[in-house]
Amino acid sequence: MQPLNGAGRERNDVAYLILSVDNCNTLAVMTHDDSTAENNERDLEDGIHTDLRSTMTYGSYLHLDRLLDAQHPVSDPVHHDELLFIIQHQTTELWFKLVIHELVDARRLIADDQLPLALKRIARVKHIQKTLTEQWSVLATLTPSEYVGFRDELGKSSGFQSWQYRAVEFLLGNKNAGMLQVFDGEPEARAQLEKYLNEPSVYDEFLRALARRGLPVPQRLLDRDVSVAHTFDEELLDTFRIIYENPEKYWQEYESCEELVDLEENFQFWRYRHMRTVLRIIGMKRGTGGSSGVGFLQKALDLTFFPELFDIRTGIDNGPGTATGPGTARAKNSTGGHGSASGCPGL
Ligand code: HEM
Ligand SMILES: N[C@@H](CC(=O)c1ccccc1NC=O)C(=O)O
Repeated sequence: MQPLNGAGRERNDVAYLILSVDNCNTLAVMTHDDSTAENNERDLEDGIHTDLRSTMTYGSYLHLDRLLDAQHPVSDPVHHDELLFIIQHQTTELWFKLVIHELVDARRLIADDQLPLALKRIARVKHIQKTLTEQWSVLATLTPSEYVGFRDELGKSSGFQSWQYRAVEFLLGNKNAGMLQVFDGEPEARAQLEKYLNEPSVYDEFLRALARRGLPVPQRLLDRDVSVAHTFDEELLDTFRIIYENPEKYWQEYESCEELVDLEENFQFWRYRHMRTVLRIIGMKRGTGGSSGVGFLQKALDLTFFPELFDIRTGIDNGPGTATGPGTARAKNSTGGHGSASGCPGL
């Protein structure tokens, strides 16, 4: 940074201003406190509250006593890396909690025809998803030999038993009643999951909202049994074609469709990073949850929440009215999914 102005004032001034321009021509304004610089220690300001004995504090508000007392390694003697393993899972579960909170509200807002506000909720979820996907790099510092140092102690426990993960899948539409039995021993989690199973997904509510806005949504989708997964519906392509050919006219609907595409993509990126992290840590070993391991996780990459929103893209051409009619690529190679859905290299 090149000082432009103010840097030449007396060193013992209480505070002085440095105006500078860095290499990117960004103007920076810095207040400079002399004593801080000289002692490398910041003085407490007079106004700072220090007697906090009978008031709410940072720690009491956040219940840090409980939060920070919830890490209990099971290895004995404690394996150094088990704390990483625990905290990686706990932070993920905390973010899942917020994702559920936001998705439930997004769904309510869609049902209440407040699409712009619903998109605000979804925008937050997308950022959480990115954080969660990036967080895999922390766990990837766990080497195979470090993990085997405590893996046996995990018994049959597995992320497969995360009810919050399953709740997110259900809210987005990947319903699977068979998952409930895993939670027979956790009645509260099971009840919450069963509730989400039997409620409309975000996609169900979105399709209903489109119908209320006069778009032609097949009646069978509006009346469908919402406790089972939505599967690809050819006729729904006609609905989305109207939106994608007239984005100006259907801007809110168009934007909403693209936000849902982002949600699904981000979800797949998380699944993909999980699968690759598992591969580098346990290779092709079976999972503690009883599955084949990586092969089982790979199959999840073929699951899709909003198949039509991906399929519609194949028929999009330059200019309105040029998208090919029913029976685009889907009809030709009808896979029931969108190929290797992750869009990630190596799959
Ligand atoms: C060393 C790290 C990890 C390994 C080796 C691992 C391995 C596995 C395996 C093999 C499965 C398949 C089920 C089974 O048989 O166990 C699985 C499922 C799962 N894991 Fe992990 N995992 C790891 C970390 C994590 C983390 C940090 C999370 C975050 C919560 C997580 C969440 C899940 C979820 C949600 C499933 C179910 C996925 C599905 O049903 O498609 N895992 N994991
Ligand atoms: N399924 C993992 C174990 C595992 O990762 C795990 C064990 C207990 C609690 C959460 C876990 N995370 C994800 O599956 C394995 O097979 O090694």
